[in-house]
Amino acid sequence: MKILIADDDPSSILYLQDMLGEWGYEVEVAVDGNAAAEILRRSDGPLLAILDSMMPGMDGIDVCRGIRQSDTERYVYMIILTSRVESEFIVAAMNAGADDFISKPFNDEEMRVRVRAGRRIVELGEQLRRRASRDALTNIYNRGAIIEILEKELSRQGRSQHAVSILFCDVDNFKAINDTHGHLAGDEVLRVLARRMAATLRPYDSFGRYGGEEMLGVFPDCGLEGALEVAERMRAAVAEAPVKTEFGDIDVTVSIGLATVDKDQTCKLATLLQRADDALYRAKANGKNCITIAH
Ligand SMILES: Nc1nc2c(ncn2[C@@H]2O[C@H](COP(=O)(O)OP(=O)(O)OP(=O)(O)O)[C@@H](O)[C@H]2O)c(=O)[nH]1
Repeated sequence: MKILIADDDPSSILYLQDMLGEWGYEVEVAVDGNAAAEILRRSDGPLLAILDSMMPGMDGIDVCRGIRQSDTERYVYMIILTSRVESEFIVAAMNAGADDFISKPFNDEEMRVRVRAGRRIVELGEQLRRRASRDALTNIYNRGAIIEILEKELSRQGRSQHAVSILFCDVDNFKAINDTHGHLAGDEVLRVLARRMAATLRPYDSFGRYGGEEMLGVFPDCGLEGALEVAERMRAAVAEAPVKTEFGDIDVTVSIGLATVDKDQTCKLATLLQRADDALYRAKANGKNCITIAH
């Protein structure tokens, strides 16, 4: 786990850095409050920070206030390091959004347990965040999360001019699978298909459950040709072997509709989804277990 140390005193930084390193933490350093705030706002920034209360520019309390007022999605746990122990100061720090404080000079063991307490909160927060974005049955993104990813990707696409492709995928004859083998077998089929298809993706692609037996893939920086390759890998990964369930082996296939926004085009989210859905409809009409491209 990564921890930010923000302090303008090099010897304090060095001391803390060594100690945290020994305890197994990765450390990032900021020498003033502005740099600290910038690092904490980064989407991959540390989620635990030890902030000196006195720093040039923004002090530790200003950093806490700034972070709590910003719309960062992740919870950052902030510990104020201070030589001021009067209640008014502590109240002001915690009112500004600090989670904890440690008085200077600090006791190493106290630092260790307070950092550990912070780590527990951060890990819980990350667990909650992850659960909120995952589909409980298949563990791929849920509908809200995959749509949010697509929205972000489309706005990035509009700004930076690269292609984006999406894929709608629907299990073929799924009602018959449920009717023949039971709903629990149908659930197992969905779980296995999601796993097989997700395993074929590139690291920066996203895949989520749009609803029922329909799944949505989002492929950034990916034109039609690339998307077709990914889609074919996904289709083949499903069809290559039956799904083994305790209710018997079940042959399954999927139909796929693809739609692309080229780099010199823009497309609204609803329109793009509709285009992929129309393509999927044609894939079903063409006999299923195939891929169709949107007009
Ligand atoms: N087991 C299980 N079934 C589900 C779930 N969500 C939706 N279904 C079922 O999926 C089936 C979808 O059936 P249809 O929309 O008729 O589609 P289909 O039989 O796959 O037919 P085609 O799409 O034309 O190939 C319905 O019977 C739903 O009850 C789920 O989470 N688990």
